Amino acid sequence: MSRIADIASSALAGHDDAADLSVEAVHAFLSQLTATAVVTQRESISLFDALGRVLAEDVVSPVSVPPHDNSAMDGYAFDGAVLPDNAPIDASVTLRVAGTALAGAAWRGTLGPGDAVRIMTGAMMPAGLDTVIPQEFCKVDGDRVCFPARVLRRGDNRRFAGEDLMKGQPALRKGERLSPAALGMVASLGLPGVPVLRRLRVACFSTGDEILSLGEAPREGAVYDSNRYTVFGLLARLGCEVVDLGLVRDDPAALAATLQRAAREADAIITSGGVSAGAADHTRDVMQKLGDMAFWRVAMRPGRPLAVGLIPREASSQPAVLFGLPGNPVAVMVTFLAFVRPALLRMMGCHEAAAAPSPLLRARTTGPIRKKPGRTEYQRGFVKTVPGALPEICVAANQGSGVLSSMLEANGLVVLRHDQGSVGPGEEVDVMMFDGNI
Ligand SMILES: Nc1nc2c(c(=O)[nH]1)N[C@H]1C(S)=C(S)[C@@H](COP(=O)(O)OP(=O)(O)OC[C@H]3O[C@@H](n4cnc5c(N)ncnc54)[C@H](O)[C@@H]3O)O[C@H]1N2
Ligand code: MOO
Repeated sequence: MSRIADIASSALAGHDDAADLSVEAVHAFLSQLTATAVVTQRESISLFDALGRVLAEDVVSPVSVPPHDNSAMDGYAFDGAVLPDNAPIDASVTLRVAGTALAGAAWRGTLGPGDAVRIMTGAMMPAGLDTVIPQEFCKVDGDRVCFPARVLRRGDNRRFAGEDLMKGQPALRKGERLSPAALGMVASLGLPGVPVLRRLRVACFSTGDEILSLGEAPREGAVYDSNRYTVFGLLARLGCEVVDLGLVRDDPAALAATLQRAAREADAIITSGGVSAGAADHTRDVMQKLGDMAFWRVAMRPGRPLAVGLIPREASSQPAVLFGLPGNPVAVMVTFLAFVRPALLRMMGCHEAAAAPSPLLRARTTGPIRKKPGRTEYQRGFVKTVPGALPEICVAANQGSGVLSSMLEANGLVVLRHDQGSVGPGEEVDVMMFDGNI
């Protein structure tokens, strides 16, 4: 049995061949398909180059962060035992100031009983002192500091050694996609670089005789190739290395040569157009001839036709994963977000949580939304914050799958579930926010 047929028999078990595949079934299929297609080669890189890269191994902390107990405030450190229990509202505490502790070095003065030390934020807590009164509460008179007894409790404003991270603890997990916070965390451990998996290489090309390359003169019946640029942007946002193979005519030899080159040079291939059963399309035939393919109709809108498969590559037991996206420009973006993005994140080596889509936002519709039960719909809309209430979403009037301008005006997609029907004004819906993914 072919690998695709094998995965289909388990992931799509019980699916009626005559019906469109559900979005959930496609997800189940793709998670099995990509589980064995994860990049393994690694490299060590500087933190400055590591944003968005995927960690190849756990980062275990060689130090505690912070390395010592320290003050969270500019103020006066003292032993909290001097704070009276059940002090009257106007009670105050007066202490002698024995010296000043600056950040960056331990204070080595001598403390008498009940003495305080002037201390700066981040400075090591002097031994025996466990509480800091911020300076704005204090009156200072010579070497005495006086403050109200009831404004703090013992232990306040002291940060513990290892409070952020203990020495020997894993700071970051293998498969983490490095965010700005993760870069800061690695830096706080004193590590100048990290081991990461190599970038995923993704080849893309557009197909179709009616598609014009940029720079070509306009021609009757033809449109400019926008999909390659959209896909390039989506892949660049993911941190993939993009292998651009241009625009390919609807010619079997040219399509075959480009597909084989793509498989040689990349881990994954993204094409757009030619995957529905259109009469003049050779794309499907060539994909089928060269690879182990599935051609589906997915119960979703936009993005009904979808091809997925494996294209063998010389000198490698790991074939390239092919995503044949529908030609309509919005269908390309929606199928990329719904299926390709999570699949590529897994191939990049992300752990489950890092590959999972962001949680959906709940928003209230500003008007009615028409929807047919029996397919998942992704409708473009603009989400607006409403003070003291759920955010509002207004969906674009033209949801045509070729209407890229409404994608530009939107900041998210209303996700209308398979079984649900139309939605009334003021009802709650789920929204997939673009959040910088688009
Ligand atoms: N009888 C049926 N017809 C169609 C079905 C169906 O299920 N049954 N599905 C429709 C849907 S949904 C879509 S989407 C399209 C997808 O067809 P293809 O993937 O074969 O795409 P094409 O026919 O090649 O192109 C569709 C559309 O997109 C434009 N396009 C294509 N490539 C680009 C590009 N690189 N840049 C900009 N625009 C592009 C192309 O001009 C067409 O307008 O099939 C429906 N038909
Ligand atoms: O994929 Mo098509 O774009 O649903 O129209």
